[in-house]
Amino acid sequence: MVQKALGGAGLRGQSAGETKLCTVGQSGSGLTYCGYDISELAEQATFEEVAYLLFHGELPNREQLAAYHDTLHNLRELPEALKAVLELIPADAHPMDVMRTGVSMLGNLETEANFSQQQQHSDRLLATLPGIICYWYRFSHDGVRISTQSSANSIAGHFLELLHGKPADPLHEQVMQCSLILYAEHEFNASTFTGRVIASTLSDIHSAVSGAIGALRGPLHGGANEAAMAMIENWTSAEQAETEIMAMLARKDKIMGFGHAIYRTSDPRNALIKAWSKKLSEATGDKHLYAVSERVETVMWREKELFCNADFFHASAYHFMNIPTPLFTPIFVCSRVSGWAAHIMEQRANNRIIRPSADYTGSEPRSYLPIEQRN
Ligand SMILES: CC(=O)SCCNC(=O)CCNC(=O)[C@H](O)C(C)(C)COP(=O)(O)OP(=O)(O)OC[C@H]1O[C@@H](n2cnc3c(N)ncnc32)[C@H](O)[C@@H]1OP(=O)(O)O
Ligand SMILES: O=C([O-])CC(=O)C(=O)O
Repeated sequence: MVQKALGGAGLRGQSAGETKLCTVGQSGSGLTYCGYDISELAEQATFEEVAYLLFHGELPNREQLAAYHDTLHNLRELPEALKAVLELIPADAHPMDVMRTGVSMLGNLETEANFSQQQQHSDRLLATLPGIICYWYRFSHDGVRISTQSSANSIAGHFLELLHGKPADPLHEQVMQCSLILYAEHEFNASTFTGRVIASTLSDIHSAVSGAIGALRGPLHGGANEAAMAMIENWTSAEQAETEIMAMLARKDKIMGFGHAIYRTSDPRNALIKAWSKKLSEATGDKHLYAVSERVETVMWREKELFCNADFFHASAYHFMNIPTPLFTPIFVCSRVSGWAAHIMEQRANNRIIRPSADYTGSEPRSYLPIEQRN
């Protein structure tokens, strides 16, 4: 007899395992990575410190962090065969498909033969993902074969330098550091859970990360930052935004970048990225995008008590940094790969294959009907 699913559709409210990596409080506070509050990390740490924390459970000291930077720096080069595959992918491909293919191809070239090398494979993914997306993007859009080395010490600066072909503006690098920290980890979200399910079969890390990328691609998850941008870029004033949002709500449209499966009143990452979006708006002389975004936030709360999740103000922040909209979700991948890899390692350390049950709602048992007797 199958037990009735607790918490209803979407496994909501059910614990599906243990983790030491992250807590997600429902009330809009309580997001911690290995015990550290997200605000402290976002305001004071670097993304490399956070990745190290997720992998080792402790923040690095000065020497450990310097050594980790060197490790990641030395892993940036892409294999020639991977570049050749990236050159075959058309310019109009979905960049998340490029990420998925890039990780899968890397797994063909540098297969994880056994789990003793899992940290090295995790670091390699962290170091190469910015190069994978930027190499493809610059080749397919500008016809340039870029070097995947850069002068930047940080992954944040490295991504921006590869994309724009020049060292990153210091303000932009700071914002990108914060963004990568905010996106790094979030407990048993859909993509991380996908990765853990794959890891639980004792599959390899490239398969688990490719699957996680597929889950993150959808607009109900990571794809919402791009979908939010596609919405707000149509509006040139706060008043127009309010009118359009009211019409969308009347039609019962989903408003991308709002709501959350766990948080009920706010997403603690929103205030942090929103503050950077405001600063960037002032720095770039933005005339309306920030005002449009703020008005959408006000109307959504007033009408539906729905709040911005991590994705909404990321849209305007990335736009102000001249990042093309289709690359928004791939940046999420460059960050979340740290959380995915940490979860894959945690799953392997205490593994049992993840295999829940289902409530059967189909036909009563019946006899097979030969095809000539069917209508
Ligand atoms: C980094 C991240 O992945 S954050 C999430 C990014 N995704 C988005 O921004 C997409 C838009 N948001 C959504 O689709 C949802 O809020 C999700 C997928 C994030 C969470 O889904 P759920 O857990 O099913 O939402 P929840 O149970 O809170 O929904 C309650 C009600 O609010 C509605 N609702 C929730 N979010 C929205 C929204 N963004 N716009 C309009 N209505 C919404 C739901 O349709 C539901 O209404 P119903 O009861 O009439 O069906
Ligand atoms: O936790 C979730 O369901 C989605 C989310 O915010 C994330 O993955 O960052």
